[in-house]
Amino acid sequence: MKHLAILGASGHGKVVAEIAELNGWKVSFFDDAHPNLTQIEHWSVEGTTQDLIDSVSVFQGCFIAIGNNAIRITKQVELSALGFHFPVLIHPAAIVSRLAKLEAGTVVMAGAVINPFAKIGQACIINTASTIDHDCVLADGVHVSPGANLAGAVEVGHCSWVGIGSKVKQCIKIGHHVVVGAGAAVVSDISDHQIVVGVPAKPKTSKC
Ligand SMILES: CC(=O)SCCNC(=O)CCNC(=O)[C@H](O)C(C)(C)COP(=O)(O)OP(=O)(O)OC[C@H]1O[C@@H](n2cnc3c(N)ncnc32)[C@H](O)[C@@H]1OP(=O)(O)O
Repeated sequence: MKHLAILGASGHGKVVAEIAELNGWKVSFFDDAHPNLTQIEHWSVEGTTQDLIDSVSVFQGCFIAIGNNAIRITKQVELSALGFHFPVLIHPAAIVSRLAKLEAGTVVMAGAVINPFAKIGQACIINTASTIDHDCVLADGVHVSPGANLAGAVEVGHCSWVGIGSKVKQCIKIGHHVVVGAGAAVVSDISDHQIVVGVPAKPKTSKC
């Protein structure tokens, strides 16, 4: 059986592990909290990042299950350079067009829908029941949270986080390192490093 190392023994890691198992992988967890952390649910945590690096030849695949977008993509780049292979993991109950393109280290969770000609970069999280419509382009390290909906031809920049239940109108451009707050409705472009909330979404101020 092919063997996947998952770095990040967290709630997100548990969901990733189940999807991996549904796709025929045997999983082993690693986390820098080891040896204080040796168990996550019924899975054992076998070592730290360094222990994982030392056992590169054992694993046919590796996956970074860390929610922080910048850390996730940074670790994937580092471990790729050391020879680790990053699969795409798709829950069997997700619907992914054969005409969509997904890059290494991206996970698609249950109930998500990805429509034709969407392009999803490396180390993205397409979370539970979110939808990515036709021609969307997501850069590396993007997280689309549960229940968020991207209409057609939306662009999302590097390491941006689209919050739970938010909606993004067609053809909108969301910059790099943006946070779209939970429940927001994005109807105009958002520049880099903004945090936006509300309906319609506006930059977050201390008073919002
Ligand atoms: C499987 C999973 O769990 S995946 C995880 C999914 N989670 C998400 O998508 C969460 C997305 N994150 C959010 O929406 C966050 O609230 C953020 C990033 C927008 C803001 O976070 P913080 O900066 O910590 O804001 P904080 O909680 O301190 O709230 C500051 C103010 O903004 C308001 N606020 C926070 N989030 C929102 C929002 N989404 N919409 C409207 N107002 C908001 C708060 O009510 C508060 O208002 P107040 O000052 O009048 O009391």
